Amino acid sequence: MNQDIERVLLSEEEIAAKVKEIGAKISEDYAGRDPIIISVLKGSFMFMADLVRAITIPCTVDFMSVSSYGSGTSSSGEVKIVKDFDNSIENRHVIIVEDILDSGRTLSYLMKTLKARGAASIALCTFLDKPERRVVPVEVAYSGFRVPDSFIVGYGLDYDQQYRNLPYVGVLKPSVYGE
Ligand SMILES: O=P(O)(O)OC[C@H]1O[C@H](OP(=O)(O)OP(=O)(O)O)[C@H](O)[C@@H]1O
Ligand code: HPA
Ligand SMILES: [Mg+2]
Repeated sequence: MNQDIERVLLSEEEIAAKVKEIGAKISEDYAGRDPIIISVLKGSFMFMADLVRAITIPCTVDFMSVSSYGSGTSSSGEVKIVKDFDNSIENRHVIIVEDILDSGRTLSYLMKTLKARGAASIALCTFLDKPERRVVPVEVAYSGFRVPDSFIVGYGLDYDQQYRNLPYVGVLKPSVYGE
């Protein structure tokens, strides 16, 4: 295990089983609807790659990047699209894929903004949910695991751009970020 990890929350095996389960559910729910699966970079890249391989119906993929404006260590709550996805979502069924739902600001903003673009439907899919930190309510259609209010890294999630490559999800030692 990486020396900066306090404890492993989700093993590779647990993650793989859950991703298969979500992929099967999406395949069942969206059969015949050719959904567009949109990954919110960077955090969701690993979940996205595994998830789309677990989806067994025809679908297309796309990618977008957003940034939160930070003032010091806390986000002001403003979100901006830095890289938009390439395909039109008009009359299409859209699934937005995130690694973690924390304050809810990112997904709530995306939902509001993308609703104006004429999609037939928009559903949210998050790998992790940290409900104790929610500031804005968000309705999620597919959610992998609930996690405690600790700083989590691995399987796409970073601290200062590091640890995204860990194949498991773990709690980062507070000493790493100076506590
Ligand atoms: O619910 P929220 O409080 O909005 O937080 C969740 C968002 O924050 C993280 O992304 P971040 O902006 O750190 O960028 P990254 O995906 O590139 O790591 C995470 O990947 C989610 O996108
Ligand atoms: O716990 C977290 N870890 C990494 N990135 C995050 N973005 C929101 N919450 C987290
Ligand atoms: Mg992100």
